[in-house]
Order: sequence, then structure tokens, then C-alpha cells
Amino acid sequence: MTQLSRQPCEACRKHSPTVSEAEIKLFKPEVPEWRIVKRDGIMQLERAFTFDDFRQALAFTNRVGEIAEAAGHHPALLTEWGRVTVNWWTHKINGLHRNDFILAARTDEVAK
Ligand SMILES: C[C@H](O)[C@H](O)[C@H]1CNC2=NC(N)=NC(=O)C2=N1
Repeated sequence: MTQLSRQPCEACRKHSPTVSEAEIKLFKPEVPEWRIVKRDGIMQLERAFTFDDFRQALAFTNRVGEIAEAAGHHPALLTEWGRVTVNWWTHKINGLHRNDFILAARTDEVAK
């Protein structure tokens, strides 16, 4: 499989299926630092990134915003002094789509 972050996002429609167990087994190893959590009954990918101060946390937040805008797919972002918590899920299907794994992989790339 080509590197997850390089894969194109696919159009996600209202009735698109959520990721299967088999897809999770395929994709999750490519984003090992992310947890699959359930928030408000919705499966999400979540990771907290730490930084030396607020300015660096904010700069990372904006980099994630840029990749989200480029993909037309957006996370929940909690930006604090020294930490940014990122949650990816697909609103249209109230759950996880392959796009969320792709964007999580891209998020890791802009954290470096
Ligand atoms: C109209 C707009 O493209 C859609 O609402 C997009 C925007 N960004 C999105 N982001 C996420 N995470 N899920 C969506 O379903 C979604 N839909």
C-alpha cells in the first residue's frame, strides 16, 4: 500500500460506510500514536501533540488547518499552552472513514 498520507481523500457521502475492522487493521499501524476513541457516541482518531510553548502549539494548529482546508476535511482542534489535541472523524457519517486515517497521517507529517 502506498504511504497512507500520500493517498488521495475520496469523496465521502452521507451514506458512505464507516471503516471496516479489516480497514482499521490495515490503516491503524500507519498511525500508531493515534488512539481510536468514542466521543459523544462517535468513533474518532485522537492524538495529543506537545510543544515548548503556546506559540509553537498555535503554529502547529495552523499547519493542521492548512492541510484540512486543502483536503476539504476538518478536525476538532484543542489548542492549549504546550499541547494540541487533534480529533479526526467524518461528520457526514458520524464515524471513521479512510479519509480520517489519511488526514491523521498527514497531521503527523506537519508535526515534525
Ligand atoms: C460542505 C463541506 O465540504 C462538508 O461539510 C465537509 C467539510 N469538512 C468536513 N470535515 C469532516 N471531518 N467531516 C465532514 O463530513 C466534512 N464535510
